[in-house]
Amino acid sequence: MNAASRADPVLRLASASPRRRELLASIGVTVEVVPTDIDESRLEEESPERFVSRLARQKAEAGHVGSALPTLGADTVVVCDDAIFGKPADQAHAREMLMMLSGREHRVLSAVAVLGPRGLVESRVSTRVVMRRIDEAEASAYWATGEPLDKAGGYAIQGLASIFVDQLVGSYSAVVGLPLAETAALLRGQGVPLWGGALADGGPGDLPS
Ligand SMILES: Cc1cn([C@H]2C[C@H](O)[C@@H](COP(=O)(O)OP(=O)(O)OP(=O)(O)O)O2)c(=O)[nH]c1=O
Repeated sequence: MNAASRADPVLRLASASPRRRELLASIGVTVEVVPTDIDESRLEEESPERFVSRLARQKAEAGHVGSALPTLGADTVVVCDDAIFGKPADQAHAREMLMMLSGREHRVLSAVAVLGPRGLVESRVSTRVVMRRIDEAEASAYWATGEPLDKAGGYAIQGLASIFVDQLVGSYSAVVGLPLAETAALLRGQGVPLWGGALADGGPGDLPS
């Protein structure tokens, strides 16, 4: 087939994350990718919840400039005790985070915001993840794979780190980067068709006016 057979984008994705693009593709949403470059530092006394929500909204707003399409922004962090784990700065940082996560439970917070005809709407999901004990040799071998580098908390549940995961309660897709049930509801409320156009009405995700 030719270019005409390719689906036209129905959403602008304000994210450089290939995971988010793939997750959206998995529910039949074709995107145009416009990564943003916002300041991702945490404000003083800002809770992890407020932090991820603010970043998701700011990414959507920054990415929406000049767009005729609704725009989605998202943010994902790992929360362990009261600490927020973002992407590892280096091997020592990645190892430190993994050792903190070893043999215990943590939370993954994922926020998604969509800016469209109904304004800026947002959802946030907290998922509980329990990891088995991870030893130093595994942490070194894991770093050497390159996988931890661009992942919050320095691990990818969808990848090699799946062998560390004992339990998950919540949204698997949210841990990977986008809570899909919540995202679908926001998108439908903004008139974005899902499933390649097969699900095109406002549906249960429609927002009250
Ligand atoms: C915990 C976890 C995170 N991640 C990823 C999802 C996100 O891409 C990344 C968290 O960083 P984010 O800052 O949320 O996203 P990003 O920098 O990749 O992309 P952008 O800011 O442009 O939207 O970690 C996984 O892929 N698997 C996991 O198990």
